[in-house]
Amino acid sequence: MSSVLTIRGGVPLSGKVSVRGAKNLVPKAMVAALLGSGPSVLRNVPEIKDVEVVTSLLRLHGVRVERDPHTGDLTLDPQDAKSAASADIDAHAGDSRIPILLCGPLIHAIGEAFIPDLGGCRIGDRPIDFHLDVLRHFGAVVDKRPGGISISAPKGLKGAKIALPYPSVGATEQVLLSATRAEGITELRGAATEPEVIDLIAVLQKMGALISVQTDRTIWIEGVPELGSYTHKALPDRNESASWASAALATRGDIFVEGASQRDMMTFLNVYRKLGGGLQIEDDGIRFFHPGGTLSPLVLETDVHPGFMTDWQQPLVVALTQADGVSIVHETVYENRFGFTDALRRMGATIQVHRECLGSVPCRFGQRNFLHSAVISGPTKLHGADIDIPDLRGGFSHLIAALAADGVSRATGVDIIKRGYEHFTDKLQALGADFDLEERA
Ligand SMILES: CC(=O)N[C@H]1[C@@H](OP(=O)(O)OP(=O)(O)OC[C@H]2O[C@@H](n3ccc(=O)[nH]c3=O)[C@H](O)[C@@H]2O)O[C@H](CO)[C@@H](O)[C@@H]1O
Ligand SMILES: C=C(OP(=O)(O)O)C(=O)O
Repeated sequence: MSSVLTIRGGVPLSGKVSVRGAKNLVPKAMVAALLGSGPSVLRNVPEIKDVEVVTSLLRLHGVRVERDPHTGDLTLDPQDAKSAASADIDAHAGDSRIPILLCGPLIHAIGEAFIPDLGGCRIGDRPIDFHLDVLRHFGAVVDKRPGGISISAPKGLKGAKIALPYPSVGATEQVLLSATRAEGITELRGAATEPEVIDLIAVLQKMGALISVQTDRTIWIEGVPELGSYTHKALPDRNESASWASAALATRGDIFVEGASQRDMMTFLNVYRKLGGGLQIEDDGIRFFHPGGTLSPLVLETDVHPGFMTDWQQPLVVALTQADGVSIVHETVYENRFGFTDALRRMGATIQVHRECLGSVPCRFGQRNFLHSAVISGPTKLHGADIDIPDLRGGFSHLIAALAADGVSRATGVDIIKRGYEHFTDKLQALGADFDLEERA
C-alpha cells in the first residue's frame, strides 16, 4: 500500500483522541508470552503495524494468537511453539525492530532462532552489536547468514555479568527476555529504565520472574527454570500522546488526549509548559492546548529516561518553528534524526543543523561529523508542500507541519505512520482536520 494524504492546512486541531498501549511495549510483551507455559492475555493493544508483524512472527513459530473482536485483547498461547523457515520469517518481519528480541525466548522455547535483517526508522545506523554481545555473554552462538543471523545455544543460556556501553532500551530488553529463564544470576549494568522497560519487567514478574532494579542502572535477574502466564494492561503510548500535544500547539488547537499518563510524561510536560503550551492534567488523560499569545523558545537535549525522550523531539520541533525566538535542540540518542527538517525548510521553517554538540554536555556524536544539533528560529509561517514520509516520527512531524501550514500539502508514503499511530486518519477527522486520503493498493 502506498496511500496519499492531501491536507488543506491552517485549521486548529480541536477535540478528543484516545491513545492505547505503547508501541514500544506491546510487541515486546507479546514476545514475552513465548517464555510462558500457558496462555497470556494482553490488554489495551493498539491496531498498529508493529503488532501485526509480531502476531505473524509468533504464529509462524506455532504460538496461537487470538484477538477478541470486541475488546481487542490478545490471547497468546505458546504451548505448541515450533521452528519456522528462515524465508518465511524474513517475509513476515516487516519494517519493525522487534524480531531481534525473539532471540532469548525462541532459544528457551525451541532451542534456536533465525533473525532477519531489521527494519525500524532510518534515524541513524542502528547497529545490533550490543544485542549480539549480550547473547554471546549468555553462551549463545551467533552465525551471520545472508539476510539475517541464526542463533543457537548448545549448552542452554547461562546467567552472566553484562555492562552495556550505553543504556540501550532494546539491549536491556534483550537481557531481560534472555535472563529470566537462564540458569543462574544475571547482573546488568548500564541498563535503560524507560517506562516501557519497567512495564516489561512488570509483565515478566507476573509470569514468575525474579528481577530487581537498583538505583544505579543495575538490574539483577535470578533465572528460574519455568515461567507461567500473565494478564496485563499495557501502559499507554507516551510518544503518541506527545505527538498529539505537539500537534495541538503547532496548529493553535486544543486536544484532550484520553489515556495520556502524567507519570510517564513528566519531562515532556515541563518542556511543554516552558514553551508556553497549556496543560490540564486529569485522571483519564491530559488536555494540551495553545493558550493564545506567543510561545517561548527553548534549549533542549534529548536523552535516555528520565531525560527528554528522542521520539518526542521531531513533533515538538514543528511547534518550535512557531515560538518567538531561537530554540536549540541537541539530539544525543540518534546520530541522524534531523533529516526530517529538510521538508520543514521547504515549508518555510528556518532551521539550521550543526555537527557540534549545542548542549550542556558533549555527546557521543560531537567528534563524529553527524548533523545532530538544530537551531530553529521562529515564528515562521509554514506553507503547504509535497512530502514523502521518511520515518515514523519524522513523518508525523511532516503531517503536523502540513496541518499547521497555509495551503495544500500532499504526503506520499503515509502508511509508515501506521507502524505507531493507531487509526490516525480517524483521529485527524475527529479533530476537524481538512484532508483526503487516497488508499492505493
Ligand atoms: C521498538 C522500540 O522500543 N523502539 C524504541 C527503542 O529503540 P531501540 O531499542 O532500537 O533503541 P536503543 O535504546 O537500543 O538505541 C539507543 C542508542 O544505542 C545505540 N545502539 C543500540 C543497540 C546496539 O546494539 N548498538 C547501539 O549502538 C543506537 O544506535 C542508539 O544510538 O528505544 C529508542 C530510544 O528510547 C526509541 O527511540 C525507540 O522508539
Ligand atoms: C524510533 C522509533 O521506533 P523504532 O525503534 O520501532 O524504529 C520510534 O518509535 O520513534
